[in-house]
Amino acid sequence: MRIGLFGGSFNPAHEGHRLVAEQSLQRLRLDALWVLVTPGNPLKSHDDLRPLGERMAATKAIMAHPAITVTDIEAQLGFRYTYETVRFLRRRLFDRRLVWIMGADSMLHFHRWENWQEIAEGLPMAIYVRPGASRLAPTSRAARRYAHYRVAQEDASSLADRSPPAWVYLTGTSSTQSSTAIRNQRQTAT
Ligand SMILES: Nc1ncnc2c1ncn2[C@@H]1O[C@H](COP(=O)(O)OP(=O)(O)OP(=O)(O)O)[C@@H](O)[C@H]1O
Ligand SMILES: O=C(O)c1ccc[n+]([C@@H]2O[C@H](COP(=O)([O-])O)[C@@H](O)[C@H]2O)c1
Repeated sequence: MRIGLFGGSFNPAHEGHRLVAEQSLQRLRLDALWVLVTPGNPLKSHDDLRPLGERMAATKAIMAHPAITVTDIEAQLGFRYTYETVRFLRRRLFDRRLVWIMGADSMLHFHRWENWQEIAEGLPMAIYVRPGASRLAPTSRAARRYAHYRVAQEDASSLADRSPPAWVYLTGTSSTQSSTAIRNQRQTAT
């Protein structure tokens, strides 16, 4: 069984997230996709972070799909960093094929994540195109560090079966949506 892990703040969730989830399900030939709503990105300010329950509810509404599960497992387990989640799930689900999914903007800063190399070497990763970050993402520090392990997007359907490190950069339909823009619009409207 192939499971995609798509983590995020989802503050709030939007159609760009839905696009990444649907495209990943199809193109990576996943059986399931778990959307991990974080208690709080360790690299972002939490000043305007909406409560977890509110973010979970809105993410479930946007992500409604039979193969998608939205979960707050990281808060339940007291995890702050992604490497903790990946370490835990790899042990717990040792017989499944796990893939980490993120947008191209996350790839730019990935080398600042706690134990980022453990993540990259622990499970295959799929990076989805995002306007504004797409030109730079393939030249990011992480992309350069693991350049040798990049898989052509024509072979994305086999990514989950590959031994890490292995990563694919998925291009195609893109979305300009962002949670920041939605928060700003809401603030202007009130
Ligand atoms: N429009 C988009 N296209 C591709 N990936 C996206 C898009 N929006 C978000 N993502 C990815 O989804 C994941 C969760 O993103 P997040 O919840 O931080 O949304 P965001 O719109 O980037 O939020 P913010 O504007 O608050 O930074 C990240 O991996 C991010 O790269
Ligand atoms: O583990 C880290 O150091 C780390 C640093 C930055 C972001 N992350 C994770 O990256 C995912 C995307 O975060 P965000 O805020 O960009 O939606 C989410 O699952 C975060 O927990 C993780």
